[in-house]
Amino acid sequence: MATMTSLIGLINKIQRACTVLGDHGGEGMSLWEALPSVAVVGGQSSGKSSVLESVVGRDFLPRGSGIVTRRPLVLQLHQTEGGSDYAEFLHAPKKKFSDFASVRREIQEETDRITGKTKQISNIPIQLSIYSPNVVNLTLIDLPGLTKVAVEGQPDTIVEDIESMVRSYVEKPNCIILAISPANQDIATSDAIKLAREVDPSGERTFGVLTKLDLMDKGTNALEVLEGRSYRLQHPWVGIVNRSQADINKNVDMIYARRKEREYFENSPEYGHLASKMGSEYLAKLLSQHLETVIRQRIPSIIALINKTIDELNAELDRIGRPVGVDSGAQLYTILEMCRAFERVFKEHLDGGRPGGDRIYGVFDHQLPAALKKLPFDRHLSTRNVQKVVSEADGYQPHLIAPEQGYRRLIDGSISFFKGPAEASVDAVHFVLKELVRKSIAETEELKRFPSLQSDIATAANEALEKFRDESRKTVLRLVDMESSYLTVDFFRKLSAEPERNASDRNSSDRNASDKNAPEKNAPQPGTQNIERYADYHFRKIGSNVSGYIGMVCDTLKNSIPKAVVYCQVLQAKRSLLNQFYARVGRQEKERLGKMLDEDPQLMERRSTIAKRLELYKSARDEIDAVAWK
Ligand SMILES: Nc1nc2c(ncn2[C@@H]2O[C@H](COP(=O)(O)OP(=O)(O)OP(=O)(O)O)[C@@H](O)[C@H]2O)c(=O)[nH]1
Repeated sequence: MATMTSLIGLINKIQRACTVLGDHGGEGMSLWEALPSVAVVGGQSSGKSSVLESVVGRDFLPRGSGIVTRRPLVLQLHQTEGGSDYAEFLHAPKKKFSDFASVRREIQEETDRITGKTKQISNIPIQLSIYSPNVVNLTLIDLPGLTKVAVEGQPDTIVEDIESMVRSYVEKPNCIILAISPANQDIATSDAIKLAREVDPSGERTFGVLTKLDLMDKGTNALEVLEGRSYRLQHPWVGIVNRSQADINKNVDMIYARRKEREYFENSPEYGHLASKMGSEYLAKLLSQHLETVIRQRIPSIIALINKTIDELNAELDRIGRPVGVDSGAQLYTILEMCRAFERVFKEHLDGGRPGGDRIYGVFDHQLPAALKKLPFDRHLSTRNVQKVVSEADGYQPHLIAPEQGYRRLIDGSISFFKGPAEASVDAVHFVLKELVRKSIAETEELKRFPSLQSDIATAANEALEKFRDESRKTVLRLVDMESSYLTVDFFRKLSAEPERNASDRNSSDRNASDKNAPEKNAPQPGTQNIERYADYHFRKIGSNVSGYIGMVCDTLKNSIPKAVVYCQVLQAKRSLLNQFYARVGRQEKERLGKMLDEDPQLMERRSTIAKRLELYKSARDEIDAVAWK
């Protein structure tokens, strides 16, 4: 007996939890659907409410004309050792109702809360628990009465709506159908039996209940039905005598009514031989026992369903990410994990596992050479400009042999042009890296759930990139400056050792054509009349020499700028993009860490729903395990 109590109690508990989680049937196989339950069905005025109240031994259901029951009422009966009766609603958990008139009011109000005053129906159940020494452990679901016509103010579809709602309950294989039919009507016309026959043709989960035996015409009886000859079911029919309308009006006590019912059967000439198997008390016991048997049979499949659901929920949790611990250690750990995941993706971009890193090579291979080519050396080393610069450098005393100062000024001036392309390379690589950071953040799956952390990492990475850029810029400018600071003297020595060649054949400003080894022919000899021609040749030669030298510097820088940029920006980004961030996070207060891990509220809600479900399913499994093997 202890087992029976605990089994039904257990299912009650799981059912309540299902309702809290919004699981009351619906799409897919829910836990609710797997739980055996007893649904009460019958036509209007068949005596449904009376049967339920009589099983409970209490007056508590709303009465009135039209369709009073508009939401399923899940009635969980809990037998207590003693004490007075009380009721509790799941929607008002802390409130104990000991006055059953107020239970009735609450059912009415709660019905209206969902359906409004429109007389519509809703399939969201009201969950009511009644604790009493006078009940057996049993769960019954009261459904709207099957009706044939809509009344004033009800939508035309109400007849079908009710039928389909009732059907949605009774067609579930785990539903035990309590089919109520009045004895003063032909059983062949009973709405309850009609529906039961459809969904349970073999009659294995239908319990036939015949009410209003006392209202049958004199000289007739219901033995044909009660003995199972009119309509055969696997379970015996139970006859009931409820309170009449007059009794209800007189407020006849339910316990008294139960006694009267018992006496009715015991003293009945027709039903006396069936007396021990008639009446609402017997019905309650019969149902309770049956429910227990069914629950016991269903336990393996319930456990299987629970296990399957637990697996599914776990898989979903994995997909959306597990909840983060609340202590700062766990938070810090999560943040660092996320950072590492991001860094992995970022490195893959640079190293070629993912696209984008090749654009850095593009900067060195195309952008930098193209920019160098465009530098205005033609203008700077034109004969006129050379003459101007050299003359200015000479001052009042023109140079005697070679214009040392003039050379230096021309070279310095030319070299300073390299600063532009050098800085442009730094910036171009900076933007590639920045773009890769943006991409990597978007591609880091683990980070998707933490928008705040995403932007924190982006900010930190970009700050680091700025620093690397500054460093890189300084370095490349220094490379350029170094070229000015000390000239390669060998280059000029070699030049002066070369035989002269014809200056008029060549364009002195075309440094690409400055072939240091080609001998120059037909240089005008000083001392001839044509002084002007000599001067022109002289400056063109200087321009050509400088151009040759700058060409050499250009080749050097074309190679060394990429080295500096990669060293200062790319390698640093690979090695220490988030170093500053790590240091900062390590010093952060718990609250700030929590903020960094803020998630999308919808996701958090979904996770907490899953977590709650998971908890329910796990505890259900534990409890079933504990009870089932007793
Ligand atoms: N004499 C007598 N009257 C009964 C019996 N069962 C129900 N009644 C009366 O029949 C009427 C309808 O009973 P309810 O229990 O309200 O029937 P219901 O199926 O819940 O009705 P709706 O909720 O309106 O669909 C009430 O006046 C009851 O007093 C019975 O066994 N004997």
